Amino acid sequence: MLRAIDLTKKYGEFLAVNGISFEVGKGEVLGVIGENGAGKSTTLKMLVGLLTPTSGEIQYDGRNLFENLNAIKRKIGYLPEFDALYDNLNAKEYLRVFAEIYGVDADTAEKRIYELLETLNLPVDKPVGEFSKGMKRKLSIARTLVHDPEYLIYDEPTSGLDPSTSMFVTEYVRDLGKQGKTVVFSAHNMFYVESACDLLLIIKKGRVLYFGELDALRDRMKKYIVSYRIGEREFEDVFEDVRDVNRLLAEITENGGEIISIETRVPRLEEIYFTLTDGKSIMD
Ligand SMILES: Nc1ncnc2c1ncn2[C@@H]1O[C@H](COP(=O)(O)OP(=O)(O)OP(=O)(O)O)[C@@H](O)[C@H]1O
Repeated sequence: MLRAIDLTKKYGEFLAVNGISFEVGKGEVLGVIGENGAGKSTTLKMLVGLLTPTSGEIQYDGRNLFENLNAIKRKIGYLPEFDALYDNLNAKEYLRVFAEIYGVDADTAEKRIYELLETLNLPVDKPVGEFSKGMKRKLSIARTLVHDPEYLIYDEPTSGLDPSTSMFVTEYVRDLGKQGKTVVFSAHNMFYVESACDLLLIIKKGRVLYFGELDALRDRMKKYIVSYRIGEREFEDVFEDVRDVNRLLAEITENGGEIISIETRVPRLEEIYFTLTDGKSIMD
């Protein structure tokens, strides 16, 4: 279980992260969304111990991150927003370097590296300098997994990738959750977030607009569309609250009207996000 409790981060006087709390359990995937500068990377860097919070606490399995930094870091695989790769190494050599840094024994490392390269469709012997952008991103993802960590913190894993590679990476991220890893990843493209995550954290200007289950949010934002006829005329009304639907149904019956259909529409995450852009938290 990863818990962030009332995290804040100031850069000088500027409050980049303002009281963010959430928790993610084993096998869960948390998608973090927010516009440019919302505080996603800052939050993720705090989660992996690269930035010290100004206040608040981060706990992994109940243990304070900064009081157990070295031990906890071994359980984390972090994918930064930008890849830092060595062009003259091939994929296998590159991954071996990191396996050694993490003290993975040679036989286990060799087996794991081949498995990772195979599942991520990467060549073993080609120099990284000749890799495409998508191949480089996938190699960076492989690097986060060489020491078989429990927690994966990915900053925009699909950034700059074409749609098919983005979808591949998204499905890979979702499968990591299914394998029992705890995953936190940020993204701009909400389609990919919607495809991969169970939990959602929406942040704006460093504050939480929503934290919770994606399905619960979609359910909360669903709309009812009532089509009806009174006399010769047809109408269509849209409601957010089922009580308003019931009120209308009573009115239609009173006026001798006829109900044509009642439909429920669950909005896409993108729509939900844009209805929340007034910046008011819906957590209160
Ligand atoms: N080292 C720094 N010094 C000062 N301000 C910073 C620093 N790093 C980030 N910021 C500011 O903090 C805010 C949050 O930045 P952050 O990179 O966390 O946002 P983000 O949500 O990841 O954005 P993006 O989607 O563009 O990557 C921004 O206003 C940014 O300018």
